Amino acid sequence: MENFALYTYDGIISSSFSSQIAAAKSSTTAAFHHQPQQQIVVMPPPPTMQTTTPPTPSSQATQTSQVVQVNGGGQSLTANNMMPVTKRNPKDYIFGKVIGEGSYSTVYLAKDIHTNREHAIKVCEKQQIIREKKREQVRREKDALNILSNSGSSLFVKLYCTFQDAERLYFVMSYAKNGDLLPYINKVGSFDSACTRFYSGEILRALEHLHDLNIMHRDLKPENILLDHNMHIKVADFGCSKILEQPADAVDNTILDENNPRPRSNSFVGTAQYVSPELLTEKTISPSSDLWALGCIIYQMIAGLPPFRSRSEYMLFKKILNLDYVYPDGFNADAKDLVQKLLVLDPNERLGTKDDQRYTSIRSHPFYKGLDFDTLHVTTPPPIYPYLPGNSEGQELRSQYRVPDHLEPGLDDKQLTRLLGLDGQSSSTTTPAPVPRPRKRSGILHMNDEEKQHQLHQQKCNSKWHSLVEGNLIVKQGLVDKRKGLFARRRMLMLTMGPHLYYADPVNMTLKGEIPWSPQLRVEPKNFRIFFVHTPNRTYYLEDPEGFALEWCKAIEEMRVNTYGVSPTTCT
Ligand SMILES: Nc1ncnc2c1ncn2[C@@H]1O[C@H](COP(=O)(O)OP(=O)(O)OP(=O)(O)O)[C@@H](O)[C@H]1O
Repeated sequence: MENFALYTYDGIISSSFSSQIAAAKSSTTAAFHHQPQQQIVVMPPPPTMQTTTPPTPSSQATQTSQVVQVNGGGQSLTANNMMPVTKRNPKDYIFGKVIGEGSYSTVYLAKDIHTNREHAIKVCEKQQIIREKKREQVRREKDALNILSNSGSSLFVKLYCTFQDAERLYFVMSYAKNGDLLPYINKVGSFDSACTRFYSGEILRALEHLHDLNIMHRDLKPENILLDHNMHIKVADFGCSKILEQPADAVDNTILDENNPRPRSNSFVGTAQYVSPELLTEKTISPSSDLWALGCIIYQMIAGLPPFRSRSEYMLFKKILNLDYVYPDGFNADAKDLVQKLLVLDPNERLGTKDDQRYTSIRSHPFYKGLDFDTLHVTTPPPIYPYLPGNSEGQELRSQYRVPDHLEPGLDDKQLTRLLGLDGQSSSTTTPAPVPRPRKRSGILHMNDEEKQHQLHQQKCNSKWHSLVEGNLIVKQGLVDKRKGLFARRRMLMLTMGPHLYYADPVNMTLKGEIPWSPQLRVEPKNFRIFFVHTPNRTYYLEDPEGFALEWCKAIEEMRVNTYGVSPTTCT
């Protein structure tokens, strides 16, 4: 067994605990309730202490790595601040569901049996770390998290303590209850300006703090921006981080050689889509790489997808080195200017790199006008709201269209039912804007089985779309623009019995996917052309160029009521 003395982990695992982990891995539900929080403070490891052999049960109390001080735990007290001290081991936690999988770790929700506090515990298999040569990565993560946890910033996942047993290493961290940023971007398609401003502002503050401490993250991306119970960010995953000893010396001013842009696919740290040109060419190590990643994230928040995309990693690297990306129509003009100033090939020319203190030139960019960076952490984050793309001048559709107040997100069930005319009353009582003349209703839902069979036979013989919908009877179909952020694709949308909502490529006549049905599926008309289909994991942003969004909503809602026999419910 390799010697893990380098990490100075502490703790013991019992065989029954191993089975607890195995059981927890297969568990799908968390049985925990949120408890009032108590203060826990991490002390840095005593410099002289090291483990030389993996601990055995009888050595539990003899090895110390990090000391966890528990407020009110009834244990012995430290001399300097009279706080009770407890050495932690796996028995101090009840392990719950798996909340994440890393490349060499599994992250569990766990509860401290002494404090009732929830934690995220990252469990790494030692054998795997050795096999995959990840020792350096684990050490980096621990070192960076230690520094950050002692720095008092709330913008990072906090490391409370670490310990180990014969097979595993354990990182006990603060639990970011609301997961990472990526599903939020994917769910709404893209963030509106207020949301982008707030979250990128918090990320900028985190970078200021990190870089002040001479730490580079080097793998900044939406998946590594976690969200706590108040929806404030906690930057995580410091496995690629680098602690610079002398920041000025460490910055190599050499610019990548444009005549020889030969990226080597395994030579960089970080994630391909967010990696900076200088990390690719390995010529520069500087905090400016994190500013490049910030530019990519701001772009993604607004456009819905990262700026550099390609199926092949080689092509992706070439695009990065050639600054080969585009701004879709509707991209906020100030944000575009900011992103352009961050996605600069020369790391020394990126906005912010010449600032003496903080990133004042980024803070004072017009995109952040009116944002008070210093009070962000005590500000209530804006609700995550989709960006409605506008014209090339960057005007948002919300201002172009007169969207009645009651059509804003959060439309309640009664309003929706009335609006769609499903309560038997006229929708005009709740819709001040003129209602488009409805098309003739298909009435398929109200047919008896024999009539449906006949209709199905007709479609089989006459509809070229029939072969794409798995033999289901099409109730309604039409061309829509299906958006992902600011990127739109024309699709044939088909509502069928089942129910199903298929979408197909109308040019190549291929099925592209299906909007998953469930009783929670909910429609939300935004105006005559735009409507949302909310599902638990994603909001589908659809636009009917002919202006029959209300018809679509009505048909989908009728199908839902017909299928599940329930009145509309809110999709959260
Ligand atoms: N403190 C935390 N609170 C809540 N969820 C967490 C926390 N830490 C990690 N997670 C979840 O666990 C997942 C895996 O985390 P981890 O850091 O092990 O892997 P990773 O980010 O994929 O790292 P790597 O790229 O090194 O494999 C994260 O994507 C996140 O969803």
